[in-house]
Amino acid sequence: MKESIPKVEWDYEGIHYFDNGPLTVQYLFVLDALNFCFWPDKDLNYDHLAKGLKEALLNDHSAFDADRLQKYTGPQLRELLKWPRSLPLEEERVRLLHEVGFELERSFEGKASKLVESCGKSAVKLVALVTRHFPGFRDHSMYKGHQVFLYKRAQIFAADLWGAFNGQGYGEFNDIGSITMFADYIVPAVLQQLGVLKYSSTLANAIQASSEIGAGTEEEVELRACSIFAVEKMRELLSIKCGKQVLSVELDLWLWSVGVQCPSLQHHRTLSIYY
Ligand SMILES: Nc1nc2c(c(CN[C@H]3C=C[C@H](O)[C@@H]3O)cn2[C@@H]2O[C@H](COP(=O)(O)O)[C@@H](O)[C@H]2O)c(=O)[nH]1
Repeated sequence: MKESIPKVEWDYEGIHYFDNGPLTVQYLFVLDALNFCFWPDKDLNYDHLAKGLKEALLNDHSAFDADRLQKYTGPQLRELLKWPRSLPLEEERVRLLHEVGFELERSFEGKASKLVESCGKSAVKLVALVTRHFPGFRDHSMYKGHQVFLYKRAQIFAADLWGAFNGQGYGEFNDIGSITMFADYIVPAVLQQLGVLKYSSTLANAIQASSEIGAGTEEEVELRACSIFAVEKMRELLSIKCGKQVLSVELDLWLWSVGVQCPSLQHHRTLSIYY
């Protein structure tokens, strides 16, 4: 088991913008504001977003200035990403860009780097601050009468900083171990393939038939929450049985990279702005 979890390099595909400075932080914040739900367009995936935004920034270093973010239209966003047709949930994507620009300008001098600097090297504080200021990042649902928070995009922002800056500078967090996996639609499917998660027959049939699973339904919340629990358990077992200390962030990246390299992987389909 010890050898079977390879360390996956962050940006192993070389698709992200990086200049070791504040503009990289701005890039990652915009990226994670839009890092959700690509599947309705079968040709679109995360790589298009990461590469498209990188190209846009290389062509125009002010493309993600707070005032510019507040003005993008759907067609302009498509153009930025060089995507030939409407993006899934395009209106929401544009609304979220506006929200990011507006709140960065109002509270952080227009700079995501200021937001990160104000967290005193705490990923937990960063997640709290992002979700407090930017409602679009408040990934929550009601489950059997309880409000649950999974915070996929807020947490992945902290992890992306940590990965991109290699745990230094804007990516230095003393509590990166507190971040849980990012409950998306890829990792649960990988966990199911590995036999870590078992689906009920109703859920398995719905996924197989590519039926949509409603956002906020018990099935959807359970699938995501159980993925987080499973990764925490894996981490615990790796520590007890192999004496290996791994972070949930590292396990997540490994599981995710396995999943996206498997085109036949069937995942659940939920229209959501959260993941
Ligand atoms: N759990 C988890 N989910 C992740 C990521 C990432 C990208 N992280 C990259 C950043 C630097 C490294 O190079 C990482 O690889 C995207 N996603 C989610 O996957 C889905 C996209 O799927 P597809 O449509 O097939 O591209 C979608 O829900 C997207 O939000 C991750 O790391 N973990």
